[in-house]
Amino acid sequence: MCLLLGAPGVGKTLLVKRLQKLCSPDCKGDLGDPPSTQPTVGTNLTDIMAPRKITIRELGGCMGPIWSSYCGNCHSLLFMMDASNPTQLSASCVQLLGLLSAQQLSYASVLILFNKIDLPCYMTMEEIRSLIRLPDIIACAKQNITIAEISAHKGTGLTEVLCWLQNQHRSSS
Ligand SMILES: Nc1nc2c(ncn2[C@@H]2O[C@H](COP(=O)(O)OP(=O)(O)OP(=O)(O)O)[C@@H](O)[C@H]2O)c(=O)[nH]1
Ligand SMILES: [Mg+2]
Repeated sequence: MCLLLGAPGVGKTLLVKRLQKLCSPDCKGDLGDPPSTQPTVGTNLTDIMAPRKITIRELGGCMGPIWSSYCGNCHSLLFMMDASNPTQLSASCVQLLGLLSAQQLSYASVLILFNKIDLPCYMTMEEIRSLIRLPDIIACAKQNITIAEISAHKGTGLTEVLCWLQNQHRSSS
């Protein structure tokens, strides 16, 4: 089970839909136009056939205060931030630090996704690194942390996300 967390509207549901499409036989490298999404109220379970089944549990951003009650039995965590939204960054960072210090996630592998890099105002990796002191976060965390810049809208970086999920699934099964 892979947990997908992040503040409201960062793009979690779109990511899952795009990964599902990427793995579908009719995709053939063309993701097509992005589908519409609705805010997730509660939790959203999706199976991705990659080709083995990977189950992703998205928790709506509005459920932030009770995310921790879903952290048991989680071997991998996708944590998404919106790279085009500087005002949300510090709150997201606090949520990330809370998750990284949670006992139940001590052994989880973590992929931090900076989404929406298709938007003209997005913050570069260098800017984010210094704004939230990312190297310190990675150095202090117990978990193995990977970083990726993506656009769920355009499809940029989604193959790398899929590879990461496949690797985690392989090592946890
Ligand atoms: N430009 C751009 N828009 C995106 C991207 N990813 C998601 N969006 C848009 O952002 C909005 C919110 O996306 P969702 O996937 O519903 O966000 P969410 O994180 O699931 O939100 P909650 O379920 O409320 O927690 C939608 O209008 C998406 O189309 C992206 O990479 N680029
Ligand atoms: Mg959602």
